[in-house]
Amino acid sequence: MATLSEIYTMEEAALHNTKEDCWVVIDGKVYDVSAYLDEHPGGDDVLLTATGKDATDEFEDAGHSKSARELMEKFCIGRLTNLRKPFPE
Ligand code: HEM
Repeated sequence: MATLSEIYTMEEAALHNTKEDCWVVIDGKVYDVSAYLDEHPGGDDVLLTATGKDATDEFEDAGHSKSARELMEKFCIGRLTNLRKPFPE
């Protein structure tokens, strides 16, 4: 299992975009939610729509609870590199 110290590019994270291998990127962190698709109270379809891209807005729009935010850390496998965007746009 990878650890939080893993650094990914968005391109690499976006390759994991299937039901069997589903990563989502939220607020610069990368989550492997493959094992959570069937458990997600919001359904697997929203996660499958949110995979392969930055899903921060969708995640925030859903108004997730504090416990959801704690739970998601179990699925965190690393974070995005910021090397491609060293300065704010
Ligand atoms: C690791 C990532 C995620 C975890 C652990 C997670 C967990 C949860 C949990 C526990 C709930 C139940 C309500 C609550 O406690 O807030 C929930 C609801 C929901 N989630 Fe997520 N979620 C994740 C990612 C996402 C993403 C990326 C989206 C959108 C693309 C999303 C969309 C929703 C929606 C729409 C609901 C509301 C369902 C309803 O009220 O009928 N979630 N999620």
